[in-house]
Amino acid sequence: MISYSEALKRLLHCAPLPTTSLPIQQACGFVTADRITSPQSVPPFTNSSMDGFAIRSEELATATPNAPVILTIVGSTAAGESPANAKGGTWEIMTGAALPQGYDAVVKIEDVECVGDRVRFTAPIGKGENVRLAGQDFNLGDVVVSPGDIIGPAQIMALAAVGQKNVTVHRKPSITLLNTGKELVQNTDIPLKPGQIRDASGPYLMTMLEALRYGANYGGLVPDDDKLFRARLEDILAEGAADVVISTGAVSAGKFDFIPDILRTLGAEIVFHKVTNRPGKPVLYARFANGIHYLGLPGNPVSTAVGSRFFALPLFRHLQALPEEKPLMARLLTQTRKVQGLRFFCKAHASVSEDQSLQVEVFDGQESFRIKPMLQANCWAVFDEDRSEIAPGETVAIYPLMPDRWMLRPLYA
Ligand SMILES: Nc1nc2c(c(=O)[nH]1)N[C@H]1C(S)=C(S)[C@@H](COP(=O)(O)OP(=O)(O)OC[C@H]3O[C@@H](n4cnc5c(N)ncnc54)[C@H](O)[C@@H]3O)O[C@H]1N2
Ligand code: MOO
Repeated sequence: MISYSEALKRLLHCAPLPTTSLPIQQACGFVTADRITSPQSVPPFTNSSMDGFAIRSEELATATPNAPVILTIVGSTAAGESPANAKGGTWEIMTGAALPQGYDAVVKIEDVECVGDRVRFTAPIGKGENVRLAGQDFNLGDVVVSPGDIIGPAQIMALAAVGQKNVTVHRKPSITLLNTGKELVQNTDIPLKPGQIRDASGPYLMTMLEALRYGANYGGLVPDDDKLFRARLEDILAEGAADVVISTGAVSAGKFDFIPDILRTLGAEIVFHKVTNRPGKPVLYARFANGIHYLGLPGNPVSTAVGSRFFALPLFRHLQALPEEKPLMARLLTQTRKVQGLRFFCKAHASVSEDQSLQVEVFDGQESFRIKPMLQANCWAVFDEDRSEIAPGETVAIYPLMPDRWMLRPLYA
């Protein structure tokens, strides 16, 4: 049995997946591999931020309600029209229209009075007011995305604004999920016979991976039969589509826990089996000679949840060349007792206290078969191996139950 940190070191001792080029709108959730600089200025031209009248600010220096400055409208420009040249007077202008050269500010339409082709200005205006300068957002050559950035809607907005068509990203792992267990019943229309249970870990993993924009191919439910399992795994390996195979169940010490032996006979190297974790101790990680990763998660639902959160997701991050996730720290509210020597991953609820600091409540019912506390949880509180009693007030590491991919940077930067 090895420690979690040693297991993580071995798990992440592999190269990221190759890069690929994607149209920007298909790149949401991917990690950039290249630096992209702006090939143009944004805005591309100086323009108005308001509907109103372009003027020379110095001409309005003396304007008051009693002594207004009256200027003649000499032209009009709407968004999408070519920039015009100033001809003195004032120029009717719409939001987003190019500011004619020679004007330096725009007065909002609500602040003037129009009589025919004449406009009354009753107040001075600062130079540059209601004007958006060319390049004020992005200058030519400004960095838009850097290697390691997670592409979210904001990155796509920026890439679209600078006219970028494609982006080079790390491929996401292709994942195949297998469930094992002859006690499992997936069809909810079929009543359970004595000894049977519903498959909860399979739907959890499939939807969790979907929600995190990884997605997984479902490889099926295999009864506890080593020959059937071996045949199914051989098919998956032969198809060559999976970067990572994840299974649930059949990795502990029982008569039907056949996965380690089958992996060995198929030539995989068992990199680790059994980690000082609770729950999820019998977790197994193996690697095939062609680089395919195999993660054998224990079948108990919460062991599967911990295994996917603390082994599968770190592996996926690494395969996309992302750095290791860092926890947030929170003040513990509940006295917590644990087995010394095991790292304890607890269903917990983080909240903001009255003094605006992060606090965390660890729930009762931490056993790996107990799903109900997960319904109230929003995070995992993690206690190191060497602890046994942790008192309220201590600071503990917490990890969101479902890391929101768009929030990874602000949360863990
Ligand atoms: N002698 C030992 N027995 C066990 C050990 C051990 O070290 N020595 N470890 C225990 C721990 S800890 C865990 S966790 C489990 C892991 O067992 P397996 O990964 O081999 O999984 P199974 O035996 O197939 O299932 C365990 C448990 O979970 C239920 N299960 C399985 N799949 C699902 C599913 N898809 N949905 C819901 N529930 C599922 C299954 O019925 C069992 O109750 O081993 C302990 N034993
Ligand atoms: O590790 Mo097991 O998940 O304790 O039941």
